Amino acid sequence: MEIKICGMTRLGDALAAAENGANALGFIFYPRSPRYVSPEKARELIRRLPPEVIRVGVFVNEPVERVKEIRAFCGLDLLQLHGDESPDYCRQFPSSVLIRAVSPESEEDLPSLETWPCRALLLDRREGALYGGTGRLSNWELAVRIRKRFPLILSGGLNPGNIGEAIRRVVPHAVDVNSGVESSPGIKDPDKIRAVIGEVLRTSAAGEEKRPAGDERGNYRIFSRARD
Ligand SMILES: O=C(O)c1ccccc1NCC(=O)[C@H](O)[C@H](O)COP(=O)(O)O
Repeated sequence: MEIKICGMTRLGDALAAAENGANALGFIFYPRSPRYVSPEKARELIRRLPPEVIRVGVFVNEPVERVKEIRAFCGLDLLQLHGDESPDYCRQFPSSVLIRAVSPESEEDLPSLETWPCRALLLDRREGALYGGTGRLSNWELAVRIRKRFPLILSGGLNPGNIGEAIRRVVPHAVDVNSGVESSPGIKDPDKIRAVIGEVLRTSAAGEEKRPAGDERGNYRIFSRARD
């Protein structure tokens, strides 16, 4: 089970997440987010990370050229599109580097997920004008349906207290946690980071033991360095 901790703004938080086993860290380049980091700050943080940690840039409705510029400047491995970007917008990037955030509200929204050219879908919960980081649970029943067809990152309101149950019920490929490991928006709590990663490792190890021989689904890696 892979884990991404999102909304990094401080070096100590990023290193605590990396040292405790996070596979990927997210940097939010959406100026209206309380977790916004400037490209200059993100670059500073990123260059001090252990090389094995995957760096994900989170964008909301940013012009394509600006996303490409920030990706190159900061050395981002993957791009998470979290706004109202269309499939045509997405096609201007290699699908191998894209994570598409989606918030389907009902089963009727599921067929439209086929249109996204991306390496994985991230299921999140939108709340009014807030695109992400809401701390609200996503729809786990729809998540079970989605993960049968696509590589799925389960997100939305996960924290040390509920992430074990989320993994057991949804069996996603990866999980993404943000406000559930914070003491205030943008400020992570290293104890909560340790607790959430510990819970993910314990739950997924128990799941592995129960997995039937020949079931290879756990071998797919979302958080790896993609070739463009
Ligand atoms: O976190 C934000 O402030 C944010 C703002 C705008 C777009 C995306 C944002 N976060 C992206 C993430 O990947 C979060 O981890 C995801 O929304 C889950 O957040 P939470 O419910 O707080 O765990």
